[in-house]
Amino acid sequence: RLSDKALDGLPPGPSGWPWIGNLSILASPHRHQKMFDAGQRFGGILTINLGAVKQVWVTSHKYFQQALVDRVWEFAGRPHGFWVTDATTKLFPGILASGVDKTSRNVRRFTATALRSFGFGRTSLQNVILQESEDLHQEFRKHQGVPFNPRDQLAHAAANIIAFITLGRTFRQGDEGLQFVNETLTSGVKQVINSQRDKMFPFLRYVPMKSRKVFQESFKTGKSFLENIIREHIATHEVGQPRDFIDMWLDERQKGDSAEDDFALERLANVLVDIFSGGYETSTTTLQWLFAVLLHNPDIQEKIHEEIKSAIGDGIQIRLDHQEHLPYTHAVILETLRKYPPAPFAVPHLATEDTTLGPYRIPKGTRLMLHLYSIHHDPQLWERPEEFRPERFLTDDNKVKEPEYFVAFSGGRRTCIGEQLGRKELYLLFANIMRSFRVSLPPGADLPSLELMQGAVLYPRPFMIVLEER
Ligand code: HEM
Repeated sequence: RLSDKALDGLPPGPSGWPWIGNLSILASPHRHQKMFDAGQRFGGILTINLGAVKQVWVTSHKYFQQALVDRVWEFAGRPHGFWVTDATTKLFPGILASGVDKTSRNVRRFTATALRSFGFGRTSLQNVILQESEDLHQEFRKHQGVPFNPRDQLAHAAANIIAFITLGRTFRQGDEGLQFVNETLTSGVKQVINSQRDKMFPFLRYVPMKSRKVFQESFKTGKSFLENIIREHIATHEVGQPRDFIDMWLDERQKGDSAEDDFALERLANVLVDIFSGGYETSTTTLQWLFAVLLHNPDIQEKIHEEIKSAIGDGIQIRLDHQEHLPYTHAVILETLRKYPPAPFAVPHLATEDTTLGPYRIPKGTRLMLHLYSIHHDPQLWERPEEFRPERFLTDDNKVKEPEYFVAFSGGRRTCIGEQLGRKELYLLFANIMRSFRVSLPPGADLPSLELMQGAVLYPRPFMIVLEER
């Protein structure tokens, strides 16, 4: 075994095995706890060795702040080959895999602003989400009193919110669009994991694998589905009259000399894939975790119902301007994102120049991973972090306060571009479910497992619930 020591001036890290290095940490079902323990042992920053790849992992808020905020651009790159860039998006990367060049920065800024400020005439972001909330309730009513797993209905709502904003349409069950979301993104996510594995063990790239082929096929189908929609938009778009994100993009192409290149149509399809990838599973799983939390803590559900009843009353649809009157409901969402951050490793970052972190030299090209989960479980920041306690987000006068070390959406130049949308969506969908339904465990069923299942996001194990209208 290799010993604990600094590698090429990088931070020290745990000892590992020849060839596989520290793979046993990341491959373990207890990877988050193991990484947390290693982070504590090495002072919040450590090097993890994975076959041919070395990664620097940040597990403390101090180094998170230094890397993403103080260093501004120095860690704002993305490793090459991440998010299957080679096979699919090399020439026109969307957002997730794009670098720090001028075009990427322009496109990222434009997309983030478009998502934040979405709304045309009476079609506000709020109305889009509330419409989906109504449809979700209709679906839930069909299952009333009968045990079911709500994942599909939640995922459908999350997909439709993004679809309406970006494509100007929603998907019905069995729709080609839903297939794109489910198949392309699910197999895409597997491919991301595979591409990381191929980086660790380069010889695997030459081993034919079924999942790679499945992904390439479904990515092609997904892209051509999006390209058809883009073509329809081009045919019907009126300059200065955007109906959705695609139209905003088409308008942006007309502005200035380099705009046509920056906002190339080839890039648009990839940006759309990234918006779906970033926003679909994250919101869906957070809502699933919220249900798991309610089943484990019936008193929390009671408190939410009480709060809604006394602050808003019965039978009134909950809107954004009610949020300040629902601090406890809001705090339950934040505490769920703290304990079960859907993207617990964020997205891999890359050092774009030679730099430093604390006492360590970090050469250009180093991969930097941010273990948000460790920051959210650091006992120096959070009192009894293992407990689920929404009150930690409330002040003495019952207002919501978020400490700067709440980092579910990451931070700095590559912070989540869908944060505002994600927050509004979680709040409006969750608060309105709570207004209308009581959630309980199917008779005789065990409580849902709170085991952390790591795929592309942090999933709970599947579980059933029973809903009753209130
Ligand atoms: C519960 C909701 C969400 C959470 C917790 C979340 C969290 C995150 C995190 C941790 C990152 C990584 C940032 C980094 O690399 O440092 C990220 C990136 C990203 N998210 Fe989200 N996200 C959520 C919802 C959304 C939504 C609704 C969208 C789009 C509509 C979205 C789109 C993206 C994109 C495109 C990126 C990549 C940004 C970049 O590479 O510059 N996310 N998100």
